[in-house]
Amino acid sequence: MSQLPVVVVGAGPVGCTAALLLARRGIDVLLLERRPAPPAVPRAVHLDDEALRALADAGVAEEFLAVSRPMAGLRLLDAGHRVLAEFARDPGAGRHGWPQASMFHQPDLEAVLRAAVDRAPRVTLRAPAEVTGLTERPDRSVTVALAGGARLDAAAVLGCDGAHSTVRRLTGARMRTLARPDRWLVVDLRAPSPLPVWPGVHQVCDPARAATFMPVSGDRYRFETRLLDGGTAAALTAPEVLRPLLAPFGADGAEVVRAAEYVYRAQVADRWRRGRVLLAGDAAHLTPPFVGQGLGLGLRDVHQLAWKVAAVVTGGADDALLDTHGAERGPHARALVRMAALVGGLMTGGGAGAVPVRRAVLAAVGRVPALAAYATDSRTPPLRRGPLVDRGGPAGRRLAGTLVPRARVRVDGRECRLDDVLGSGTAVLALAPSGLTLTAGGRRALLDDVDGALTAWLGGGRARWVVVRPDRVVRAAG
Ligand SMILES: O=C(O)CCc1cccc(O)c1
Repeated sequence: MSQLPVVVVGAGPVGCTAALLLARRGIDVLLLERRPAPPAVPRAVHLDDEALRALADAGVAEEFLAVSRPMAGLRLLDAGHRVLAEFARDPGAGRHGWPQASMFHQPDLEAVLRAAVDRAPRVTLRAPAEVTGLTERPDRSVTVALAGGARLDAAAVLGCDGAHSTVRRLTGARMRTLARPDRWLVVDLRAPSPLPVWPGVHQVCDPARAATFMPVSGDRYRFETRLLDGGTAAALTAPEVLRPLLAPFGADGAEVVRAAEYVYRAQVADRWRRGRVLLAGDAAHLTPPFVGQGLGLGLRDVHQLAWKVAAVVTGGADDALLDTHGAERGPHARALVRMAALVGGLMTGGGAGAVPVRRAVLAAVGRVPALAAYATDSRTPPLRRGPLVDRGGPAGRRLAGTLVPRARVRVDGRECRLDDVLGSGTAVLALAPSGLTLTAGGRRALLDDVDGALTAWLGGGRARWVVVRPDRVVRAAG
């Protein structure tokens, strides 16, 4: 095994998760952070249950659930705040055993992850440490130059250093714009007593005053509104202007904790890898927030990358495995970023004439497969066909590239979730005459499918067997 650590640049949620995932695979990680302490600014507020699979594999799902709140879904309102449509999310146990959607205050998640990093013997956090150069060596390892002159050698480098990524710049990757940038005001609020609002995301579909309102967690709420031409954050946050905008949500008495202008960008990197330097999270993509997928995309990036990097740096796989990172994550990120921009435009764009169009489009959502899957079930698009995703045959087309449900199972009389018995390698689930079998880690076991969810899922995919990758993505089905 290589003695060199993997260097993860950026100790935000994506970088910390990457470090924990690698450490759990026995890899030493040096986590570098430019800032001496996490920034005290709230950012992401939403994660779906697919992204939670990554936090669970990093060992922090229960702690995340303790600081988050189940979210009821997305409600579209007209200018008069009448409900146009509602896309519900299961606040109980969805197909992965958790609420389908959760709201949280990002600093709470960062505290959970930093505490896990501090507990992880294989992870060393160095902050402040600023990367200034990356040089590939003949043996494919990477020399990382730090501000101040220090140099260190890494088996691989993961650039999880955010929107203004130094690693991206050093690899020569460029962001490609997929939709026009959009200026919004984002206001974080705290209310002295709980507000009587529906516990989901409210999207006001009024082109003249497009707005979003959502309970976050505890006493925290968020309000967002588009800055129209010439509008400024300062003008809109004047109490006499802001209060009437908050009043329909009962939030006019709330304390403004922070108000900032944000430019929502829809961008994806044109390359995700140079040698053993790989990009993930906001370093690789920026998305408008309308489907709440910014952080989820980043967590999925590192969930699908960590096992590949671990395999390559321990000599278990050829470097070519790393080609699949951008090949898989690029199309997935582009699909979701485009979907977010499209949904944002449909919900908030156009002029007065857009109102009937919006109603017609809403009625048609169910006929666009990717939108329908997202709207009704919060499922993100499957990974495209590639060396690790065999979408051949009817079952492969239905199931390969999607996540296997984290169903309730009983093995040897013990009830648990599927992930608890899948192990850290490739696994095969199959319907045999004796029942459902799992082959993982060289062991074959009979699974009792407690709720019948796995059998139903296989049946829905017309499959009798699936091969599941270490990141819980179905590799092949038949
Ligand atoms: O569709 C969902 O489940 C997420 C909706 C969402 C979450 C966070 C912000 C936002 O604008 C929409």
